[in-house]
Amino acid sequence: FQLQDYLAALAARLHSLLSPYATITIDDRSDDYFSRSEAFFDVEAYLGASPCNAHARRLRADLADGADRMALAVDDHEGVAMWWRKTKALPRANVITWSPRNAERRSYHLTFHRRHRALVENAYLPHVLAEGRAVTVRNRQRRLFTKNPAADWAASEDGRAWSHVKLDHPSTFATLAMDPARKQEILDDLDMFRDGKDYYASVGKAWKRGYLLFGPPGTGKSTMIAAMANFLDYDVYDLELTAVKSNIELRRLFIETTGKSIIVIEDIDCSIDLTGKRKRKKKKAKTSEKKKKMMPPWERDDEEEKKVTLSGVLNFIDGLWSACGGERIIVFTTNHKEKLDPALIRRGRMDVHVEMSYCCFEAFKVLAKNYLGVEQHEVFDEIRRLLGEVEMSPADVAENLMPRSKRKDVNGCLERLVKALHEAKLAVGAGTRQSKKSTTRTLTLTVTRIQRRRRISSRY
Ligand SMILES: Nc1ncnc2c1ncn2[C@@H]1O[C@H](COP(=O)(O)OP(=O)(O)OP(=O)(O)O)[C@@H](O)[C@H]1O
Ligand SMILES: [Mg+2]
Repeated sequence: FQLQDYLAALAARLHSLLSPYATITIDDRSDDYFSRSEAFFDVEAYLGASPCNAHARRLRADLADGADRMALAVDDHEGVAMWWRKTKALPRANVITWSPRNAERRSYHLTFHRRHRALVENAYLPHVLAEGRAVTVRNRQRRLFTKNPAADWAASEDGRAWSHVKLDHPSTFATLAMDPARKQEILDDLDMFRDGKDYYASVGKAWKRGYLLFGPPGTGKSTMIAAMANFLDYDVYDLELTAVKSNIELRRLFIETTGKSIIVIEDIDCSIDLTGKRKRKKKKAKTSEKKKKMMPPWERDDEEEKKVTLSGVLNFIDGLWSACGGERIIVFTTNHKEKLDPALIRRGRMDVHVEMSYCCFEAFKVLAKNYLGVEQHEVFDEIRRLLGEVEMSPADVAENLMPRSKRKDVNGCLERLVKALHEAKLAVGAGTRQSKKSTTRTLTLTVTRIQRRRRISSRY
């Protein structure tokens, strides 16, 4: 095979020496393997190529507007002929990859006469890339990605790990009810991130940011993610960890995300037993040893390795941070921040911690304005007092404010909210008399948490 390769290379060289034409090749992935080549997709967008003509062996480029203009700029009388060709190639036999589909290399080849070389390199190609990028941006529609079943990865057209639908969520920061000062901080942070390419490069940090949104149910965590996507105009990747079978799958999923996106892992504490895994491993070890001996050797591979583990998640967040191109935000949401492993949420991994909490008066005002269109009302003072005393989630407040008929009955809605707040207050009053016994539980929880932290700090 080596001889064959060598001969082929020699023939190509000879041909290129004799032929008056030159060819530029643009591959779909760069040599570092992890990043997809942006240039390839820019060219694809420019040519307007779709998967159905990918099989055409020779593709006469439609150089109508852009290229002609370029040619005219140089020579008024003579158009420059250029040919675009698309190829798919399998790798050489000695390259080992973990998915045969993934190894396929797609390329565009641009052939032109040598005497136009300077024109092509200095004017035409930059023009194609810039136009292609502009087309992509113009066509950009925010998308919501979900994971494909792993079995489909090899079977589908390009073996994609994600499939998408149009993201069309009406939530914005204007309609999000929360403390206005905190909201402004988050907006500034996102703004700084979006325009921070040069800053991140200058301080030597990967262009990524981690957000941890925590708080009780119905306080607007998922709503905020949609607002962030709308504000930044980013895609959203919804990563359901329980559906990911192994660390390898997880890595593949991260690699296949694109720039300008928000990667979301909701309810991180529920979706995976991140903290308990190591503990249980020891206990299980003995029984699984026995079990393994009974198994035929080809089935004996370690089951633990097949699962998503905390260190797997950490590696791939950090791997994602450094390995793929930039402009990604990763968001974790949880109802129980205290259950999370400190290693997972330390600064650097999760840079911004946002507490979404029960409805405060400021948040109520936003909701009242959105739902009823009122900014002032005589019961506002009573509501302010009640919200200070009872904990009600913005979702519940919003539900109470929702008009029950087409006729907007502002007074009725506000009264309903006041009534609900009074009832909640009564329920809390009845509850406190029983809550004494929970103190001991809190103590033991704290102790185990300290122990866990020690164990973790020795590990990371
Ligand atoms: N802060 C908020 N501002 C505006 N609307 C809110 C807010 N919080 C909740 N809502 C309303 O309540 C509904 C539920 O909120 P959301 O799904 O964002 O809660 P969550 O914090 O993600 O809850 P969970 O922890 O159960 O996932 C939303 O559809 C939204 O209409
Ligand atoms: Mg949610």
